[in-house]
Amino acid sequence: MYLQAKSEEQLACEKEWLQAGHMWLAHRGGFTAVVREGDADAGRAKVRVLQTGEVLTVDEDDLEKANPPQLERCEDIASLRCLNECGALNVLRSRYAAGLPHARAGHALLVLGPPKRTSPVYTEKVAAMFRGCRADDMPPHVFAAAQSAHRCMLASRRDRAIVFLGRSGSGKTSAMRHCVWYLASAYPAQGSKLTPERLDAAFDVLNLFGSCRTGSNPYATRFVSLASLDFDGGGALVSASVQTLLPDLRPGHTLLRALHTLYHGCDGRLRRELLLDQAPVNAPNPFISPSEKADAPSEFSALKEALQLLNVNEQEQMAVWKVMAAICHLGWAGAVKATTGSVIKYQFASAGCGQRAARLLAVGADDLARAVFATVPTSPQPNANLRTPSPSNEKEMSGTEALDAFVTGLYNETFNMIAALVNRSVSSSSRTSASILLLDAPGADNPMCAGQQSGAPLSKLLSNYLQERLQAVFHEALLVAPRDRYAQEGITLDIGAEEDWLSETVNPGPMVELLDKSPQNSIVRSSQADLRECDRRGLLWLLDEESMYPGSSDDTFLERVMTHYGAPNQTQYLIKKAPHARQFVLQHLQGTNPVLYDVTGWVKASRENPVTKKALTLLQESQNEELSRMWSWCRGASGASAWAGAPHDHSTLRRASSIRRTLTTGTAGMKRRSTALQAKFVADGVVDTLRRCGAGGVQFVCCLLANQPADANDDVNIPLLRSQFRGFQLLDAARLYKQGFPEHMPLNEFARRYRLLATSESENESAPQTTLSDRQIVDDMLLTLDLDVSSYRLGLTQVSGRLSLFIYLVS
Ligand SMILES: Nc1ncnc2c1ncn2[C@@H]1O[C@H](COP(=O)(O)OP(=O)(O)OP(=O)(O)O)[C@@H](O)[C@H]1O
Repeated sequence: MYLQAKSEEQLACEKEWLQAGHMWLAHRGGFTAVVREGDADAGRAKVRVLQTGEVLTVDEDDLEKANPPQLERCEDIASLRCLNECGALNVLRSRYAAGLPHARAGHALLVLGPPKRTSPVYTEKVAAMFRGCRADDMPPHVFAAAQSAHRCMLASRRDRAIVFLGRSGSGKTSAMRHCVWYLASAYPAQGSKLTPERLDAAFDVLNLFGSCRTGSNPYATRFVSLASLDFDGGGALVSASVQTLLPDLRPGHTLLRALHTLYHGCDGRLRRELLLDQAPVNAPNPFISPSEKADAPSEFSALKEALQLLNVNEQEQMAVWKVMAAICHLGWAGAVKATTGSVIKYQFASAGCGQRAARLLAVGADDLARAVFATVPTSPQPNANLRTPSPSNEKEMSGTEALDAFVTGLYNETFNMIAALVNRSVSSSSRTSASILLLDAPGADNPMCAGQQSGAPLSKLLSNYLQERLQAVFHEALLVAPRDRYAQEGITLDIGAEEDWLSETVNPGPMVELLDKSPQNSIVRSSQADLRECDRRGLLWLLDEESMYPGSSDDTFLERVMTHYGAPNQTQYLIKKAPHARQFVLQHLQGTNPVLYDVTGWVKASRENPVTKKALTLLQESQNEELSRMWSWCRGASGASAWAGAPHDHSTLRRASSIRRTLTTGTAGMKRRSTALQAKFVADGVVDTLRRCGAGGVQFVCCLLANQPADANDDVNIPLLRSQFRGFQLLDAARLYKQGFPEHMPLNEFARRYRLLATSESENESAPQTTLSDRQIVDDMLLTLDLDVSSYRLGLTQVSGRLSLFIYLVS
């Protein structure tokens, strides 16, 4: 390193320390500091445990060289002298204990969380220190990620993206919000309404309406959020927008925070206007939890204040409360079967509650009941095997399911409305030069980690699938693209024989294919006998097909999945049947997060219920002028939901409509009602958007859970951290960064920028410059500059080098 050259004394100390044989002994529970005492039998070694003095004989493979103590809290694990897993985890643990939750693994930023709300590392004072800094001038921090994205965006005039990865509850949403806050406060436009407070309010509102309480996170985000911060030519923030994709907000299945907050938080006149004072409070309501209501009043006032700050007026707020209160009343209303002769009919179990819901929505009680129950069968069902294919499975619907679907529709319309109001408030039609995109998706989730023994439902599979797709983007950007670039540039790395890890790097591709591989010939259903590789289609496609076939069930779906992917196929290491019926295990993220799934109800859940759509029609036809006006505005003429009505810059609109197009045209359009496949198409659209940021245009923030909510103390849970560290492939990324030449610059630009640094001798020498190629000029310059030859490589079109080289040149 040019700037951090060590003194002779330091080097001698390090050498002595290393020669003393300090090692880490890796084991299931973590790793322990030991000193090597000598060799034992083949492949075994004798070690002394530092803490206890005990002498053990252990496997050589379980030992990793320890780093000198000075490196214990280094900022980048790629700068470790002995780069190995125990060393890297030790750095993360030591930094976390010292109140430094951030670190780097080459180009990736790591944040050890979950973040504490009152953490001193996210204050205005800290933010001020990052403003205007260069990437190499900042310690690892989410503010640094935002700052360098801004700097690169401004220099290149191209969009940049920051992707937040991690398990549920690890702090992705929090980190994303810190980035937004930093950029809004560091680069405000003069006279702009886009203050950090307003943006904070926007995300508070979106997160409250789009999150639910789960075992892993009481504030778990249930939608994919693609936020865009748009800057003018001078780098000032002039507009913002948030695209909300794939919302998974079903009041009957998860405890949605907004319903909880409204019901337990509103009082006085508003409570009476929403008819909540007449509700049968002691009757069970599947949409509202009776517990943890103490914070609701303050949360509700904060929500109203945030809406006010976003210029959502009283009438608009009231319209939203009415729909939400109607959902609560429908929860009490319930559904019952009323059979007359051979005719089955469903109706509200409590007519009074149904009427209250209808009053709030300003529709007739009969109209409401018809909207909810009209498609439910009114006669006994025919034998399932004789049925013709029914794409909607309507015939199997019960009254409760219909009510569930309708309420889901109402809630999703409310969420779309909130997103539209937020966008109206934060977007402007100002001319923008480029944007920073921030992508936050529901985290990878494993209910078992939160102590739940039952298998995970379909919604968790979709979240885990999205994280697999994003991990594949990470793999491509940090492990594949650099090697492709070295190959194209004719650069070889000095990688020793024992370092053939590069070729062994696990690829997330097979798991992604197992889940979403498109069928070659879509409709033909293969018999088990002639099932060939080319007939294989991903699990999401199999689920979609199964949902359309007569006589299909969750069991037949799982059977088909296992026929395609279970033993004796090559993919059997990714999937295995669990001992219980209808259960299987997927080895997510390179086997680091094995998730047990239970397919009960999946075939039905994989199709959008047609009743869901009726909610919008009912809202648009409401007798309440405000309700019908708002939902007609929100949907817009093109059904663009959250985008209608908000002013947008041309490029923002283009990006948003490009994702929308991926979702509405071609196969995606035809599969619009397949909930499972929509996850694939959303992922395609998002990945495509990220690709448009170009090579190196996407930064990754890997959020790591330091411990589980159930862990007794605040210490780092090393096995948990290790599995996430492996899942992200951080050691590989750091190694490639350390051994490669990660920074690069086109030859002509290098020549132009640093020509002055080369001595005049080279310019006077031999032939005139004009006859030399850029490569020859740069070659001469590099020799003249007398740089350490191991710190750079001269490629065919670029100079590639270590970061230290470019820091040296700039300095
Ligand atoms: N509004 C809030 N109030 C209090 N705590 C919060 C709030 N939002 C998040 N948290 C806490 O911050 C931590 C990180 O949550 P965050 O939602 O940022 O994680 P995440 O990685 O985005 O999770 P998910 O993928 O489930 O959305 C969690 O412990 C969570 O309980």
